[in-house]
Amino acid sequence: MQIKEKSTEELIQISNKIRERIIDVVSRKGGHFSSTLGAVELTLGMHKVFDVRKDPFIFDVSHQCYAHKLLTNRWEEFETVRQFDGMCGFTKPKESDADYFVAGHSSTSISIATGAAKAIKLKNEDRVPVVMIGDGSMSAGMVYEAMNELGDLKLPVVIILNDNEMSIAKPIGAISKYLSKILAGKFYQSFKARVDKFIRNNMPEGTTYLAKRVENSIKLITPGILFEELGIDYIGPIDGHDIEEIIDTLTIAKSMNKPVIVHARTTKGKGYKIAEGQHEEWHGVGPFNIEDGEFIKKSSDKSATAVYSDALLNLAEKYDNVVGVTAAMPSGTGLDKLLDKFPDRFWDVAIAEQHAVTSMAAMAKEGFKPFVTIYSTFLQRGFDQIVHDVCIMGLPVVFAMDRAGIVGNDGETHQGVFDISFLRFIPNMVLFAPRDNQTLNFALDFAYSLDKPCAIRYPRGAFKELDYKANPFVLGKSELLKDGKSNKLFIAYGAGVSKAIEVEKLHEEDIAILDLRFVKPLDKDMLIKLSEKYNSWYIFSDSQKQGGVASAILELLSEENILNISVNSFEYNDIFIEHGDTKLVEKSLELLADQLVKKVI
Ligand SMILES: Cc1ncc(C[n+]2csc(CCOP(=O)(O)OP(=O)(O)O)c2C)c(N)n1
Ligand SMILES: CC(=O)[C@@H](O)[C@H](O)COP(=O)(O)O
Ligand SMILES: [Mg+2]
Repeated sequence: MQIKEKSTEELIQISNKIRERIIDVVSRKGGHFSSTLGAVELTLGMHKVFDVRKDPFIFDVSHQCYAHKLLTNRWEEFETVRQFDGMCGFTKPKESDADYFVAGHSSTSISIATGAAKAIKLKNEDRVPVVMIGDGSMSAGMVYEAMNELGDLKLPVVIILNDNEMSIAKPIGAISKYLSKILAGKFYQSFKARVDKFIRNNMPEGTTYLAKRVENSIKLITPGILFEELGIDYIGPIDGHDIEEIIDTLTIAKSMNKPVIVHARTTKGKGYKIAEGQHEEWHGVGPFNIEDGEFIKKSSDKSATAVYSDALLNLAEKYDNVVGVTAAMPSGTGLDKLLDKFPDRFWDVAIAEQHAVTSMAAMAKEGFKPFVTIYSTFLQRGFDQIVHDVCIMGLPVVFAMDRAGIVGNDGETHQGVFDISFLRFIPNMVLFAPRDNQTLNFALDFAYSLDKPCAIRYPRGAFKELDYKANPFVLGKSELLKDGKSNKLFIAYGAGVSKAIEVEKLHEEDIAILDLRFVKPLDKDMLIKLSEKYNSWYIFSDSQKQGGVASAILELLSEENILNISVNSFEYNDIFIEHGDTKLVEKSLELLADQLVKKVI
């Protein structure tokens, strides 16, 4: 859509049309909702003042990018947002040249802009990176690493701080309080008013020394002083829904030819009354009824998250050294219940996975038993902290990795498929997994009793209910669920167990099934014993093949010089897995039970 020549009136009409389209499509298909509704005018401002064909448009997380997509030739295609084979819910350069960078994990935008600005300078080009970042995403360390350099280099970058005073949940921490204080403006204004009065009443014209001191103290509380001190000019706060004010401010910011933050106040959910304001449940939604905002419920099965949350609550009630942390995902991880019940022992540390890991390492050192509860995909951020601060120290921190496996509509950036690969090679780490709700309860008991770092994983949504009796975990011990009459053995890990059972039922042969339980340490005795009876092994796990479960088993077979076994992995291949309904994605990967059974035959 060409908007460069549009008047303010026309832009207001366009903003209404964009909102209608977002509300209509998301109400039927689901998707990220309130962030993008709140960012419509700011996005229009970006497109009016900057040139998307040459200036890098960088959206942090990019869950707020729907208006941008609609403005860049994707009006019709938007119907397919987050659907299998359809448009991605995040920015994706493969989808459009207007999408400068992939995003999905937060707080990368200012680093991207800084890199782009350096390149633009070296290439001597006339382009200016423009960033949109939310207040919640200002908590992560990367933002400050980037500003530290950007403010020093003074390269032209315009950063729009889209402040709706919300993360997914209520934002946490000192930075968030600082931003809110600026928005409220009360402290600044009342102080300034008092100082003005003092100068007027007490100082003769031209008074120098004292006047300067007073002036300096005003400067100290100027809004945005934090950014100014870092070398980044600050403008704001402005009304992030007033198109004219946005365009004027962005025009000035762009002309300044240095790093500038434009602080805009917005309302999350703007334009859909029921979602407007601080309503966590409207951040990301499934289909809903537009008239009354009722969500169309899909499944009533208890999610693995809810089972984990209840089990951890039980543990926390029993043992007062149990503590835990979430990084800005209280309801997503089920830690909200624990934050309510034990506010002194459970923390939301905001988007700060690295800090979450290291601070809990220190708590473990002090004798507490921390449960670091982070989605598999976001724990990637805390990798070095797991190696350096937890595992070298051998501290008994539990990593509870929610959203393991294919997560569905979020896609590539959010698939929880790498955790086994990136944790398995770390010395001291123990990796085990529940196969269903009951074993998830046992997994927590075992994790509590273990005096080493360990990680468990469980999927988005609900486990399948299984007929096998659940038993407590014993370190390094697997469980043979059934013997078989053929030469085949199914070895399954975590949610892979239900898949193996499903395939076995569809298969005409009677096949043995082993629930591996531990991928580190492996149950060496059991695997050696089974190698004497079965020589065709099939590995089931909803995780990456490279460095995964089959790799671990092959390493063992090779070490033991057992060379007569064929090992077939049904883990994920070496690709980034696209978004869409989980079943359809699995089908495209040929990993549905009826597809696997043919491969086994
Ligand atoms: C590293 C990382 N941790 C957690 C998340 C999950 N997450 C996505 S959006 C979001 C809130 C971001 O808040 P803000 O930037 O203020 O955007 P808003 O939704 O308010 O527009 C969170 C925690 C993420 N995407 N990346
Ligand atoms: C953008 C983002 O990272 C989150 O909003 C994420 O999409 C939440 O995923 P769940 O729906 O699995 O909690
Ligand atoms: Mg926000």
